[in-house]
Amino acid sequence: MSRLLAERLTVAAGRRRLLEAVSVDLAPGALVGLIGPNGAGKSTLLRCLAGLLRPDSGTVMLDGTALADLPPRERGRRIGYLPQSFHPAWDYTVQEIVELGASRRPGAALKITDLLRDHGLVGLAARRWSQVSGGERARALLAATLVAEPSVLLADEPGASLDIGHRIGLMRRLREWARRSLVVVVLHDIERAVLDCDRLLLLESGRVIRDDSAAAVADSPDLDRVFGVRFERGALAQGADALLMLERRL
Ligand SMILES: Nc1ncnc2c1ncn2[C@@H]1O[C@H](COP(=O)(O)OP(=O)(O)OP(=O)(O)O)[C@@H](O)[C@H]1O
Repeated sequence: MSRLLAERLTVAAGRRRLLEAVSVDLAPGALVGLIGPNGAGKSTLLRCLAGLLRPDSGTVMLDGTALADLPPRERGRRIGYLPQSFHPAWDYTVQEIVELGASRRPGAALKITDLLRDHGLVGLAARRWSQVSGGERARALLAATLVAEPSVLLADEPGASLDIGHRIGLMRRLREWARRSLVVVVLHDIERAVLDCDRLLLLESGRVIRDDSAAAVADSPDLDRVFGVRFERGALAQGADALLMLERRL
């Protein structure tokens, strides 16, 4: 069981604070979503949690050890980080990208065939990175991250380029993963965040202004204020996966 404990993280760029005294306590068993408007600090926080960005002050502890003290190899084995975009220097095939992911954990290569099948990537395995679509890349990157079975998975907008069917499939997979691993996902899709996450952290201007159950954050007027929109709250019909609005009521 992994636990990530971030205490009073502050990140500055010049005089601007990108994160301001952010504290979060994260553990497996709940899918955690990071939401907030553009520039709120979601990616910055995720990168601090992954140990990719050293905060100006504050600490991130993974199971009681400061991330900064963990050897990079061990950090890479335990933490899976899915970036918003990924541009390999060489034009690898999809299979090679997944193999690179597998190289982080001994024995993981044995699972590649099954994994490519599970993620619907068999037909794309031999295709070069420059020859697959944005959504196909996102699915390959998820597979390349999961193949090493990280105990912490930090994903930055993994569904951004996915169609609705694949996006729902992704969220199901993350929910399943969150049962045994610690999973934090940055989401712009508020409907999916509310429907699929157990806990939501709402960020605004570098601060976590709400950290609560998805239902409580969905009900909060802060959600409307922070995004500058008025959300209609409703329940999905039994058996439905997503909402399609047909007309605007005046
Ligand atoms: N290296 C940097 N130097 C200066 N400012 C930066 C740097 N990186 C990010 N920022 C700024 O920090 C703020 C937070 O950026 P961040 O990428 O964490 O936001 P975000 O919530 O993930 O946004 P988005 O939804 O647009 O992806 C933004 O205003 C951004 O312009």
